Amino acid sequence: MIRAAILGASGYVGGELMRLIAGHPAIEVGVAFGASNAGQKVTAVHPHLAIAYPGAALAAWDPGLLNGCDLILAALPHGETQRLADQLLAPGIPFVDLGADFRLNSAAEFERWYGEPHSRPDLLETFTYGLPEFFRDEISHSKRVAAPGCYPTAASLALRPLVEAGGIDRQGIIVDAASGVSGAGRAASAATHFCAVDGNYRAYGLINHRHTAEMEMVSGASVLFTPHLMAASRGILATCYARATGPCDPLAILREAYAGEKFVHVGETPPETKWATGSNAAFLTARHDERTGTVLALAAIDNLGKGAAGQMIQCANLMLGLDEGAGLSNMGVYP
Ligand SMILES: NC(=O)C1=CN([C@@H]2O[C@H](COP(=O)(O)OP(=O)(O)OC[C@H]3O[C@@H](n4cnc5c(N)ncnc54)[C@H](OP(=O)(O)O)[C@@H]3O)[C@@H](O)[C@H]2O)C=CC1
Ligand SMILES: CC(=O)N[C@@H](CCC(=O)OP(=O)(O)O)C(=O)O
Repeated sequence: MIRAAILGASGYVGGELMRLIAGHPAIEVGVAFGASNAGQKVTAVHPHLAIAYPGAALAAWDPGLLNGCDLILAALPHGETQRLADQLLAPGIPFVDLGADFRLNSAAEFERWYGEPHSRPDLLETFTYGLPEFFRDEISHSKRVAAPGCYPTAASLALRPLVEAGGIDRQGIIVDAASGVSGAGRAASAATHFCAVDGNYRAYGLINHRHTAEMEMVSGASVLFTPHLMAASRGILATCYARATGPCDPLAILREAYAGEKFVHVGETPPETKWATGSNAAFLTARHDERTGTVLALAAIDNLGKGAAGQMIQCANLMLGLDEGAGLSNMGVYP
């Protein structure tokens, strides 16, 4: 078995990684690191994982514990992977990072969107962007992968094939996307408190949400992105609008682009977030409104699945030469 070290194991993504790995035929958890929860039992933080990890405990960070591990999966707050980079990368173990530290390919872009200088610009070019449907070969040959954020995964899956096919204008694309509250992580804040979310729906991060940069990098188009918070635990629904360049059939373009893709389903029906809950699936549809000259493309994923832990496992499978879908056969949980 391949032994995985998980950093951020006590977080929401870390818990989802451990849930998926419990059903993985070739990967097991070698060590699970926490920060403030180090020393606690895994079940104290993730009681739903008791059957798979009855006695396991969360370790405090110690790079020595990477000895004997064959894979590192990091789901840490932004900035932490930069800080730990030398310790994480020195052993040369295949590494999948879910923080934003190594997703963008320029230090200037990172500083523009994250408001602070990048402390390890020398490493940026050594990471591959971990969206397998677009960068499968690069990921397969990479030892360092930076997996995308949840919003960019949904928007990029909907938009990139349409841009590449020349069906939509590269300027002025609009992405409105809604996320479940687990996208904000485990710690509650005033904005994610039950009373702030229950029966409510709101936009946030107007004009300058940091995920805009990734959407533009992957789609090759300029994007106005507005995130929204929806009263659900999981899910992202991205609704994207673009100018059609002429007659085009966006549904046919998406169908062709994703033919043979295991995790992307293109259909007629407007996708729903719940179809993807607990899975690594992405559901897409698209239309061309000839009256207004607009192409509409929608994508639904689970922010913790294809938007986070599922995508990390998919990348790790590729990097390790395993079946790309290993451990990811769950369908969505519905209703
Ligand atoms: N939630 C989501 O849907 C998605 C999240 N991401 C990204 O993945 C990362 C993890 O997200 P999520 O699981 O939601 O976050 P959580 O806040 O739920 O978990 C954060 C984890 O990081 C640990 N941690 C906190 N501070 C430090 C530190 N200084 N050094 C080491 N470990 C630390 C925490 O440990 P402890 O609790 O023990 O203190 C916890 O295990 C973030 O970068 C997030 O932006 C990306 C895509 C989707
Ligand atoms: C609902 C919610 O708050 N979502 C988070 C994004 C999710 C995320 O994990 O951000 P990264 O992909 O950059 O790591 C936000 O908007 O900041």
